[in-house]
Amino acid sequence: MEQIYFIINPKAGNGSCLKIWKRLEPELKNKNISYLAFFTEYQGHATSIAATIATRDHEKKILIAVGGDGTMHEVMNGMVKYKNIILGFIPGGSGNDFCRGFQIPSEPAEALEVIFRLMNKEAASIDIGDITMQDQAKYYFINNMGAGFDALISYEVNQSRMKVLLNKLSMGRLIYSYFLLKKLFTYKCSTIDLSIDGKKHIFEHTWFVTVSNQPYYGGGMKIAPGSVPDDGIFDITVVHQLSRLKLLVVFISVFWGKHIHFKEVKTFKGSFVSIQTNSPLYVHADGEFIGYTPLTIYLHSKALKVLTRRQSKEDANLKERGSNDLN
Ligand SMILES: Nc1ncnc2c1ncn2[C@@H]1O[C@H](COP(=O)(O)OP(=O)(O)OP(=O)(O)O)[C@@H](O)[C@H]1O
Repeated sequence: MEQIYFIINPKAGNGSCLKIWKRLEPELKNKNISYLAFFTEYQGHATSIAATIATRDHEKKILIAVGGDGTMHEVMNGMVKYKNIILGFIPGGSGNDFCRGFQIPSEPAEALEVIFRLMNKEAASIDIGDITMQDQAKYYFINNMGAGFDALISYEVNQSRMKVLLNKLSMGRLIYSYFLLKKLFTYKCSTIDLSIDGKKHIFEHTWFVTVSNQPYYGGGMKIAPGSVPDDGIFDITVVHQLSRLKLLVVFISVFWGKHIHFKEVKTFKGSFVSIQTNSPLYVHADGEFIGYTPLTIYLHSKALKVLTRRQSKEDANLKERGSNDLN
């Protein structure tokens, strides 16, 4: 059996992640599972721990991130180049978009059970995106990335002390709405020069552009309803030429994925994207601030092995055919 490593962000979910880990650890001991656990001590630490584990030797390993989407993002960035690692996730944060998109239970004990079950099976191969910034720095994303208004909001949310307060009151999702309203009336839209697989598009008065590998972001918003994480293509969403008031209506409709029906919301598919702007825009990858535009994005098809309950399209088709054959 592969060696199992856990990387735990004790501060995720405003500290509730540490309590989650304390509840899960006895379960591992009961099952006689041998594991090594590492705790993050600062921002970015999960990336360096994951890279150290990945390069320790060439043995196959299972690396499980315990935390929020930010922890998953950091762990993935540390191990993504090493093919001997299978990635798993136990939710301990506040957003849980990775769970939604990859069909992982939001209850941590259930997520651990799923990991136990999946460990003996073939892990799913998932697409990932790499972002190259102007200074050639590289960041990978597994959920999505965004440039513009949405990245500014996620930057403000992550910096804010209100997140702690609202999470304590179990109203964490309200924080996005709070900053959206706060920034809505002062945000300056810009012209975005977008290139998708070599085809150029110019969008004026643009609020934001997102590139998605799975449908969910921002704590349950269905920004890219048709996105599939192993289909070799990204779903790109552009919101532009929208009045401030109408943006609010679009924002509400995103929770049901209905925003795509507005004429001001444009959707595309592609695997090589470049985003150029007339002034630098905030950029996030999996909800973590990474810098400013311009940038380029490249899709690596099925580049990451992940323990997830989601079936690939091919598996689902095979199963369907199999059950039909029986009739
Ligand atoms: N020991 C630590 N002290 C402070 N911050 C940390 C520590 N370890 C990790 N971090 C940072 O905590 C941030 C938040 O982590 P994460 O996103 O996993 O949790 P969350 O914000 O509660 O969940 P979500 O993103 O799902 O809403 C990340 O930017 C990460 O770099």
